[in-house]
Parts: sequence; structure tokens; C-alpha cells
Amino acid sequence: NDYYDPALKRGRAALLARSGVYVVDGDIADAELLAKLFDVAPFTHVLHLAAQAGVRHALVDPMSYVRANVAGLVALLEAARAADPQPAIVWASSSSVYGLNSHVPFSEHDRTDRPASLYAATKKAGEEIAHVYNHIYGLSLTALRFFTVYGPWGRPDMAYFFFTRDILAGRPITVYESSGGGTHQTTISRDFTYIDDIVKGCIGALDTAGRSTGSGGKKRGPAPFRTYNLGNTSPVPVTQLVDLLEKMLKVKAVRRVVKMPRNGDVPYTHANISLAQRELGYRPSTDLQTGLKKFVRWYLEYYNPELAVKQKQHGSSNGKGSRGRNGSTSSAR
Ligand SMILES: NC(=O)c1ccc[n+]([C@@H]2O[C@H](COP(=O)([O-])OP(=O)(O)OC[C@H]3O[C@@H](n4cnc5c(N)ncnc54)[C@H](O)[C@@H]3O)[C@@H](O)[C@H]2O)c1
Ligand SMILES: O=C(O)[C@H]1O[C@H](OP(=O)(O)OP(=O)(O)OC[C@H]2O[C@@H](n3ccc(=O)[nH]c3=O)[C@H](O)[C@@H]2O)[C@H](O)[C@@H](O)[C@@H]1O
Repeated sequence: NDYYDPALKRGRAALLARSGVYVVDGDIADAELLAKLFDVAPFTHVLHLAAQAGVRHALVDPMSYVRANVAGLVALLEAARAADPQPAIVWASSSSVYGLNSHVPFSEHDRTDRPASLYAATKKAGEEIAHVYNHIYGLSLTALRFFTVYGPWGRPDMAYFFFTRDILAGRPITVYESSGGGTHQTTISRDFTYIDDIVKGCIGALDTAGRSTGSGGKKRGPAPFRTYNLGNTSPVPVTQLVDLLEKMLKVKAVRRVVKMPRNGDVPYTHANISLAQRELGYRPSTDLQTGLKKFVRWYLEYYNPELAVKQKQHGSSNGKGSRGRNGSTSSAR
């Protein structure tokens, strides 16, 4: 789907193809396509990441969230429960299900009945729908609540990404500040989690995802139904993210500080990851400074190769480098 620059998706698919990963272009809600896929490949495990993922975009195109995140998940669960053998499913929920929860750090036992965005509500709905498929069909299901994931090849509609693009282009960025009142945490912050740590968490979940039925439907006992936070347990104020980007890009940001609008954003996230540590062996090891450096290096090479070379040579830059690789900048915000 073209929510953002499909060239980025094709670039990722090309990378995956080099490691022998076969990419099928289709709609996750297409039951026929899924049935065909499960026919040709006896999947033992499914890592389900397809979704409409932008928090704020749900105000713009709400039905795309219901289609991708609810209908799409049900289509996948229907194909999985009818498959033989039934695959174990690990899928991406979201820290946004904690919504207006004020108990920090967020634990998997905290309330998740006050979502702040339609996106969060579709993710929470997904968690409850998954429970039904575990209860009725014995599907092994693991929900991973990722916390603001960033890194190379990331999403251009996320703040770390479009802040980088706008700072380099000398365009102003809008930095939200909390309207204060009520929550004790006033600085807007996120438990930013580097992509490589998230990948390790996903692999830990797949490796430990027991299945309740082998081929031929032999029952193996109650199917696992699990939920884990995958975060970095070190929330950072968004203002500090901008400070770091200014240093790495060697360009001063033009900041427009505004009160956080009621657009589905939450003031802060902070993950308690002790359950994932214990049961998945999850150990995040990349702090924001280290991870952002890798993102910025990738960004410059992908969009501004000339600037990347200059920065390497002189370690300096006016940041107004030439336009990106395809002359365009990502469109989604
Ligand atoms: N990036 C984060 O900070 C973050 C945090 C928490 C949860 N998540 C979740 O992680 C998963 C991956 O998100 P991401 O950040 O990599 O975003 P992404 O947009 O890069 O990945 C989602 C992919 O799903 C595909 N998709 C969307 N609708 C589809 C449909 N109807 N049929 C088939 N494919 C469809 C998109 O083309 C896209 O490639 C999502 O489920 C998202 O909700 C992401
Ligand atoms: O953790 C999660 O589950 C969610 O993390 C991110 O959502 P978010 O943390 O809101 O990420 P951004 O949209 O990149 O925002 C990061 C921070 O920057 C702030 N922001 C955003 C946009 C902007 O213009 N200015 C600004 O200050 C936001 O309020 C937020 O505090 C992803 O976009 C979601 O897909 C994911 O589900």
C-alpha cells in the first residue's frame, strides 16, 4: 500500500531477496491469497507485521486501519486456524495500547482499556481477537508490544525520520510539548527502541513459540497465549532526540514548539521488559545516540550520497546537501 514512498519498500524487498526471502505483493485481508500461500508453504511459524501503523494518520484515513489491522488480522488468523499444520503466530501489537495509562514503567499487567488513538484501539482489538482464536482453535499466539522503533530503512512518517529530512532541508519541525496538568511526567518522551533489538526480540518470541498442534492435528496441550513489551527501558525526551540529530547532522533545527495536539499521541511511553527478558531472553543493547548514528549514516547514504561522502571527508556540512536519491523526499507525515 502506498501510505509512504513505495520506493523504500521496494528497496527493502530487494535487500530481502538477496538473502533469499521471497516477497509476495498482496493484501493481508485477501483470504484467497492467504489460502494459496498456506497451500504452497506448510508454515510452522508466522511473524505478522503488516498493518497501517501511523498514529496520527488514523485521523485522515480511519477505515484503512480497520481493514489492515482488524480485517487483515482476522483473515490471517482464519487462514492459520484452517492450515495443517497450524503455524505458531507472533505478531506486532504496540505500546500505544497502554494509551493514557499513568503507571510507569508500563507492565503487561497494566490497564489497556483507554486507547488514545484509533490505531491503538485497532491494535488492542487485535489482542482480544487473538485471544478468541487461541481459545476456540488452540492457535499459539504471541503479541509483541513494540515501543517506538527506529533505525535504517525505517518509516518516513515517524518523527525521527522526517525531523532528519526537514532539518537537512532547513525546514521548521514541530516539537510537541505536554499540556502538563494531571500526569506527573511533563516532558514528551518515548522509550525509543533500535530495530536490531526489536528483531532479536521477535526471534526470541519465534524460537519459544510452542505450538499446540503438530501436523495431522495431534493436540500437544494448551496453546500458548503470550504478550510481551519490547522496549528499551530508557525513555528519552523528544527535545533530546532533536538535540542529537542536530549534532549528527551538523545543522541547527528550526523548532516550532507547540502544545501536543489531541491527535492520538500520548505524552510518554516507558517499557518494563522483565517478562520478555525472562521468557524470551530479550536484552536490548542499543542506546538512542548509538542507534540514531546508524540511522543518520544510512539516511545520508540513501537520500544524500554526495552529502554522506562530504561528511565523511570533512566531518562538516552545511546540511543543505543536494536533493535525495530520487530527487523526492518522502511524502507521508
Ligand atoms: N515502528 C514502530 O515504532 C512500531 C511500534 C509498535 C508497533 N509497530 C507495528 O510493527 C509492525 C510493522 O510496522 P513498521 O513500523 O515496520 O511499519 P511499516 O509501514 O514499515 O510496515 C508495515 C507494512 O505493512 C504493509 N501493509 C499495510 N497494510 C497492508 C495490507 N492491507 N496488506 C498487506 N500489507 C500491508 C505496508 O505496506 C508496510 O510495508 C506494524 O504492525 C506496526 O503497527 C511499529
Ligand atoms: O510505540 C508504538 O507502539 C508506536 O510508536 C510510534 O508512534 P510514536 O511513538 O508516536 O512515534 P512518532 O510518531 O515518531 O512520534 C515520536 C514522538 O515525537 C512527537 N512528535 C511527533 C510528530 C511531530 O511533528 N512532532 C512531535 O513532537 C510525538 O508526540 C512522539 O512523542 C509508531 O509510529 C507507531 O507505529 C507505534 O505503534
